[in-house]
Amino acid sequence: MTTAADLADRVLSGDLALHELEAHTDADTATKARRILLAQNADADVDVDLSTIGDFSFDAATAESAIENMVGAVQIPVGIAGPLTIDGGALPDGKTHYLPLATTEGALVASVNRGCSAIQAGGGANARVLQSMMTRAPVFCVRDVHEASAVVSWVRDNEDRLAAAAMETTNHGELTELTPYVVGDSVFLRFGYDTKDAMGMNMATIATQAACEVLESETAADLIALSGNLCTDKKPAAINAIEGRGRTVASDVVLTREQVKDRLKTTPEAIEEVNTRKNLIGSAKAGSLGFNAQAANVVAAAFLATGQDAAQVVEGANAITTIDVRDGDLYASVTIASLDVGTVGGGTKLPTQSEALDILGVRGGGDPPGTNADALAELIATGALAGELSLLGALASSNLASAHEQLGR
Ligand SMILES: CC(C)(COP(=O)([O-])OP(=O)([O-])OC[C@H]1O[C@@H](n2cnc3c(N)ncnc32)[C@H](O)[C@@H]1OP(=O)([O-])[O-])[C@@H](O)C(=O)NCCC(=O)NCCSC(=O)C[C@@](C)(O)CC(=O)[O-]
Ligand SMILES: NC(=O)C1=CN([C@@H]2O[C@H](COP(=O)(O)OP(=O)(O)OC[C@H]3O[C@@H](n4cnc5c(N)ncnc54)[C@H](OP(=O)(O)O)[C@@H]3O)[C@@H](O)[C@H]2O)C=CC1
Repeated sequence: MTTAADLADRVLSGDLALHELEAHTDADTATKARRILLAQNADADVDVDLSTIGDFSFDAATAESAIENMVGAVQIPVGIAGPLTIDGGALPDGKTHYLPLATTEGALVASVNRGCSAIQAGGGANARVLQSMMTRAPVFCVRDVHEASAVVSWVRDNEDRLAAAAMETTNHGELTELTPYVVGDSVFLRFGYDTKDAMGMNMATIATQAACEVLESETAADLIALSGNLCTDKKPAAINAIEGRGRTVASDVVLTREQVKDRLKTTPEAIEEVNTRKNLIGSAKAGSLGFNAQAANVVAAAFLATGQDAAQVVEGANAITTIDVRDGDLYASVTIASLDVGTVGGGTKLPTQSEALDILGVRGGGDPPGTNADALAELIATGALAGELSLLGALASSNLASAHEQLGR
């Protein structure tokens, strides 16, 4: 029988490539062989003990579509914030939610938890998904602007042909928008899809490839890159903040002056002033795309817990927080322009991440399709609202440093 140690030796001697191990043994033994290899490869005076990374709770084979050259898993502590009730478009009426958050930042869960307690005191939040559209924007080369204009005209006249080609590749996805952009001899087509419960980046990419093949066969356009960065995936971009990407989702709440005092230890006016000077003026002066305090904290922690693509936190930070004092009470809202979430596919299939989705009752496909991912977006947006309320409250009452001294060190 081939042991993990034998396989590690074969890789070290150059007989096998790192990624070929699974062809010679089961997935768990392959991860062990790589850990042995790393220990043997370490400098003599360094003890590379990977026993904790190697002590993971699921079968390595279940992670095969999520990782290559696997050696194990890192563990991030998961906490919960709640209870939270939300009047959402996709969430069941009257249900009490607890939001799983995976983070290593002490005080973060406490902060969101406090925000949730304020929202609960206020009778719960409202939340709605306003748009659902995953985008992919290939770039084509043409001879000159005359040809660019001709290609755009062809696209306008043949959207149904492009849509038909794209739709042949998926049972769930629907092409809902197709917008051309021209820059000299470059033509970009921004394809927008309703990807239902999938975050949809693989789905949109595969569908767009099929549409590009039709365009190339019918016009002079030459596909240069299937992603031309106008999508825009995993980079800060104004187009996502303006046009939206993935889910565009908003959440809001009204708190009385007494609730603000009791839960956030400050006044509506003080929170409004912090929001105006920090989130609005400060962000404008900084040239920021995100006019919020810590939306990315909640998006990142929820993404890690529920198996979303962590790099897309970049887009999840495209959020605007508004605060208004209304007749002495506090109105607060968070609108996230581009929240890329799914409840099927990608990392959502991993066992621990699936369990986190179960906490929220949104694992897998929704009925009708799309409703589970909408519900997840509404939950994350409301978690972000809770985080904003608590942090703005802490800043207004000069409690940020002391909170982190107490909880985060
Ligand atoms: C830390 C608190 C919540 C204390 O807040 P507090 O009001 O002093 O504490 P409290 O003991 O009166 O408790 C109030 C509520 O907070 C929650 N709470 C309280 N303690 C815990 C705990 N241990 N575990 C879980 N929940 C906790 C809990 O809901 C509790 O209600 P209760 O259940 O007692 O009725 C508050 O001071 C706070 O939220 N501070 C802000 C901290 C924060 O938001 N940190 C986020 C990260 S900062 C960052 O990364 C981004 C930044 C700041 O750089 C971005 C920027 O530039 O703005
Ligand atoms: N390719 C790329 O350029 C990029 C890929 N990624 C990665 O893409 C992955 C996510 O892509 P994604 O397309 O979401 O996932 P998957 O590639 O895992 O595909 C999910 C598939 O699930 C099927 N499905 C079943 N039930 C449903 C339902 N209710 N709603 C929607 N789809 C359903 C769909 O099949 P069908 O289509 O047949 O209907 C869908 O295509 C992540 O791993 C991410 O890291 C991230 C960024 C870029």
